[in-house]
Amino acid sequence: MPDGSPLGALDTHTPEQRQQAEAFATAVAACQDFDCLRQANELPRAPGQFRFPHFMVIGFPKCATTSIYCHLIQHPAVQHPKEKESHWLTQRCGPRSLACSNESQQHYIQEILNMPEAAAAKITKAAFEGSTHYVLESEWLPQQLAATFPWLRVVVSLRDPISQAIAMHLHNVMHARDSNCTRGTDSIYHCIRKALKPGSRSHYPSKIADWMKLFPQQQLHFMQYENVTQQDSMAGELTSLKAFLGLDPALPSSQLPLTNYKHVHTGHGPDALGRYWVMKRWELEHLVSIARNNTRETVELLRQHGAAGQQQLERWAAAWERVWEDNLGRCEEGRSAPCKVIVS
Ligand SMILES: Nc1ncnc2c1ncn2[C@@H]1O[C@H](COP(=O)(O)OS(=O)(=O)O)[C@@H](OP(=O)(O)O)[C@H]1O
Repeated sequence: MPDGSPLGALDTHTPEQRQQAEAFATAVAACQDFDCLRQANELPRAPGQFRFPHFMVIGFPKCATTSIYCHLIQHPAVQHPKEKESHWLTQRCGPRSLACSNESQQHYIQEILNMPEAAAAKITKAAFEGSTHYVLESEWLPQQLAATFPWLRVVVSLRDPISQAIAMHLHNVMHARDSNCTRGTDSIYHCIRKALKPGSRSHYPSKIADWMKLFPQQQLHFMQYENVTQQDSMAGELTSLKAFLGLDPALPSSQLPLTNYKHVHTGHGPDALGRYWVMKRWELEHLVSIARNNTRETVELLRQHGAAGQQQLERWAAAWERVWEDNLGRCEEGRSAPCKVIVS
């Protein structure tokens, strides 16, 4: 795909393809609501055009979604949304349905998905948005999205669930939210245990199962945080992401940016927000046993959905196992001895 002007993708088209491109772009660009988009997207497209919107990055929170977003918006065939983390569909179109007002739908199309720029490029750029809490609304959002934008491709990133829950906890503390679980104790154990419970925000199986029911394998892509953030596996993980999205995998680079990076940069001493968290050995062991069970379920779901081959799934589980073993290796002797827990 040519990477110069936005319309480069149409340069080599035959007259019929140009006509088709024009008709598709005109129909999509005229849409102010979701019904119109659904109908317009049924029209034939010319090569190089994408359905609108083409994809969404839906979570999980604290799994490098901002870096993934920043990588993707540098791609010449990706349409920069006007806002990251709009959470428009869950906060403005709810509760529990995509029955947004006409005004809301129009705002979403124009102001979040950035229709004006997508239309100027004749929909040769893949429009998307990234809202990391979407994945958590698994009871109703996948069903609504699959009905509204049945072509949509969905990207999910997963991180060792203990690290993800800790990073989320840190985020909440920094935003003065949800810190009740540490009241009366120094340990974050209770917060993390709560987050890992079935149905809670870091219990991946209860969230991803519903997305898997509604979106077939070709439309749902899972990334592993530990894989995409490691130098030696980053390029491969980014290549599969862009191949899944139908984008030139060589662009914009094979490097994931480092955005929204907190766990090393908070400089309030080693025990303060960040570097490591202190837990008792039995607490950490308990969390690891819960995370291990959750991981077994997650990997089984990924296997059933055809998201990855057996070897890849074994590597996936092993990467998280290494994080837990490293942390357990930093515990002092004794059941209640302190462990220095570092997130992945
Ligand atoms: N390239 C790279 N390498 C290593 N780690 C990275 C990278 N990019 C993002 N991150 C880490 O991802 C965490 C932020 O994730 P999100 O952007 O999804 O967070 S958010 O939910 O949108 O707030 C956040 O983790 P914590 O620092 O533990 O909070 C970032 O440090």
